[in-house]
This record gives sequence, structure tokens and C-alpha cells, in this order.
Amino acid sequence: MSSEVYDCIVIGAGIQGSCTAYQLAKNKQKTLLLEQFVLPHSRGSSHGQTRIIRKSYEEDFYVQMMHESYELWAQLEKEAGVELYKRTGLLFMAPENGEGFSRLKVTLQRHKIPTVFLEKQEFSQHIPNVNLRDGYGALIDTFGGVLYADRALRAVQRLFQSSGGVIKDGEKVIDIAPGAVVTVTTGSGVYRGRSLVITAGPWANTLLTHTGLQLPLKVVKINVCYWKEKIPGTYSVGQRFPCFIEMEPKEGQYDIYGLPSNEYPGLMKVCYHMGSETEPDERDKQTDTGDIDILVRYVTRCLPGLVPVPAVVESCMYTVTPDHNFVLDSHPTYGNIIIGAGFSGHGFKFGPIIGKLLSQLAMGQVPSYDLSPFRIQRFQSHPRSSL
Ligand SMILES: Cc1cc2nc3c(=O)[nH]c(=O)nc-3n(C[C@H](O)[C@H](O)[C@H](O)COP(=O)(O)OP(=O)(O)OC[C@H]3O[C@@H](n4cnc5c(N)ncnc54)[C@H](O)[C@@H]3O)c2cc1C
Ligand SMILES: O=C(O)[C@@H]1CCCCN1
Repeated sequence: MSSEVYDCIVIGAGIQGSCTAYQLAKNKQKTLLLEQFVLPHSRGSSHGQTRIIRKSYEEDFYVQMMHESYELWAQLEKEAGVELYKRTGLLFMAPENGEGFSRLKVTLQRHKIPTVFLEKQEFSQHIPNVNLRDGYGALIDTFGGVLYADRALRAVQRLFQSSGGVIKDGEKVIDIAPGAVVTVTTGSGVYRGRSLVITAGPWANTLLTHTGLQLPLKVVKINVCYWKEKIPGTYSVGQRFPCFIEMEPKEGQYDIYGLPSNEYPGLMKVCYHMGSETEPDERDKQTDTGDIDILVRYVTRCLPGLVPVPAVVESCMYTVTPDHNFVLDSHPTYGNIIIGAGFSGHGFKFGPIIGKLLSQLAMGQVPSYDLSPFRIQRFQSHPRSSL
């Protein structure tokens, strides 16, 4: 074991760990970022070319965090000298009289988010080649758009290194010994840190076992489907086609979302916001395609300009909490172990602000947002929580 003691060790170089490590390094903290796979890799939750960014949330706390997150993404673009965000607008379609849509509209208005409400008669004029379901309303969050995910991840890791941070990839953490100085053992080394941040994505509970804590997290495999445009460009960024989210008609069902064709010319990404449970190391053994059947029916009915058979299917994982809100908290027993987990399929856009909040917790500072929606304590009555 080296005698070196880091101010902070971060486990997991996905978007959340990488942003946290960068914030720590910017704050002059001597920081080590450990990653089990050789970088870049496609086995967690942060790979792939694109993600949606938006302010359109029903909950005030997410909208507030997204205000700052947009600013921090713009700052990162400047620091890295690369384009990370493409504004396309985000089309939201939902049952017109449903509670979710009403709550969303109220929140957007309260926060003065630039929004265009589309009347039924004018929908197809603004959004050609999409069939709006009967009884559905539509609005556009005009600052919604695309984040270039792989590019963003690489940019943040590079900025972390150029701020003095150290990345050790291909080093799987196999043990954590809590204490005033935390000892972290990997397959090839032993490291010590005054604080530890665990941002291990789908492997969060595997790592938390070493600290006597389990969270009610469900890991699911998502089939990331790309669909061929019958006429290339129909749903493209170039044609100013927006990202979209469509809420399912019944409560408890899941949404369908899409991003304009861009990364693979002629192919549009359309996915189902849920999948089947998997062990993170066994992802490729999960071969359930029930979600693809739902998407085939959806594409046939609502996106007539696409061939209703997926042309490319990639894999990704969500780590889902019971309420779909994140976990951003200190460990209940060990105050210098900080946990960022359960991003429930919507955490990428928050990366920079989550990095800031987790770094504040790791530095013993008061976090700049009220973190009560994200506390571990909320799971106390949940049967799978060991708290
Ligand atoms: C298909 C799909 C679509 C999505 N769409 C959106 C979207 O449109 N907008 C949005 O905002 N979000 C979206 N998300 C969610 C977003 O991508 C995730 O919330 C985010 O990437 C989670 O990042 P993470 O850093 O927590 O996890 P990960 O990226 O999984 O990072 C965790 C890292 O920890 C490492 N690790 C684990 N265990 C160990 C160990 N023992 N030792 C060392 N390293 C370890 C892993 O290898 C991994 O690299 C989507 C996710 C998916 C899968
Ligand atoms: O985070 C998002 O904005 C999207 C919404 C749809 C499902 C995937 N994640």
C-alpha cells in the first residue's frame, strides 16, 4: 500500500463519477477516479452517442437543478472546446386530461420555461410524419435537445486529468474498508482516501455490500433501438425534427421516447423507457424483447415514415429506485462515504450538477440544493432496504 492519501477516491467513471471527480479536482482536491473496465467502455449506463436534455419535469426540484445544469454544460463546452449540446426542442405528448400532463404544464409555467403549446389542428403542420394519438395533447420545451454523451464523457475525463486528477481504469474495486481514512482495494492496488464517492451505476449495491448497506435498486436492460427512415432525413436534426417523449395512456405504464436521426444517418433512435431485470455482469444473457414488440406497434401507428423493424439494437442499463428519484446522500453510518446512485434512466443531463453536489458532500460542505428528495432515509419502510 502506498503512503499516499487522496483527499477523495471516486469509484466509477460513468458520467456521474467523472463529473464529481472533475469538480473535486477543480476544487484543488487530490482525487483518484477508479474504473473497473478499460476506458472507454459500453457496459454501464453512460455510453452511446446521445441523450435527451430538457427542463420539462413535473417536479420543481428537477427544473431548478436543470437551470444550473444547462449553465454548467455550456461551461464544459467552453472548457473542452467541443460541442456537447444540440438544441432541437423536446416534444412532449401525453393524455390531454391526464394528471401528469397537467402537472407538467403547471410546473413549466411556474418556472417560465419557454414552451410552445400545440393545438390539435396545427400539430401536423409543426410536426409532420407523426400521428398524435386521439385524446393526446402536445407541447414543446424549446430548449430541449440532444447531449453528445460519449463525447461529453471523454471531455469531462480529459478536463479532470488536465486539472491534476488521476484515472486508473481496468481496476475493479474488490473491497472497501471504511474509517476516518477509507481503504479501497482493487485487483491491482490498495488506495487510501479521506473521503470516498461511490458512483458505480448498476453495480452500486455490489459495492455497498462492503459498507453494510443495500438500497432498493432494480437494474434493467434497455434495448436501444434505431429505426430506418423510409425517406432518409425525414426525422433528422437537419429537418429540425425534435426529441420526443410520449407518455403512455395508463398510469403505471412506461413512456416511449425518441431522438432525431443524426448519429447514424438515416436511423432514428426510438426506445421504450423500461426493460427486463438483469444482473449487471449478465446483461447480454437477458434476451427479453417484449419492449421491442411494443415499439414495433408504436412505430407502425405513430411514426409512419420509419420501417417498423429495428435496424440496430444496442444495450444499456438503468438503475431504478422505487420512486425514480436519484440517491444523493452520505452513507448513514460512515459520513465520509458519499453515494450517487439510482439515476433511473434520466440522470445524464444532470451530470454536471450532480458532480457539484456530490463533491460538496465529499468536501463536507452544505450542498447547494435541498437534497431531501434524494435521501436514503426515504426507503426506510421499503422491504429491500436494510436500513
Ligand atoms: C438507453 C438509455 C437511455 C437514457 N436516456 C437518457 C436521456 O435521454 N437523458 C438523460 O438525462 N439520461 C438518460 N439515461 C440515463 C443516464 O444515461 C444515466 O442516468 C447515467 O449515465 C448514469 O451514470 P452513472 O455514472 O451513474 O452510471 P455508469 O455510467 O454505469 O457508471 C458507473 C461506472 O462504475 C463502474 N464500476 C462499477 N463497479 C465498479 C467497481 N467495483 N470498481 C470500479 N469501477 C466500477 C462501472 O464500470 C461504470 O463505468 C439513459 C440511460 C440509458 C441506459
Ligand atoms: O432523461 C430523459 O429525458 C429521457 C426521458 C425518456 C426516457 C429516457 N430518459
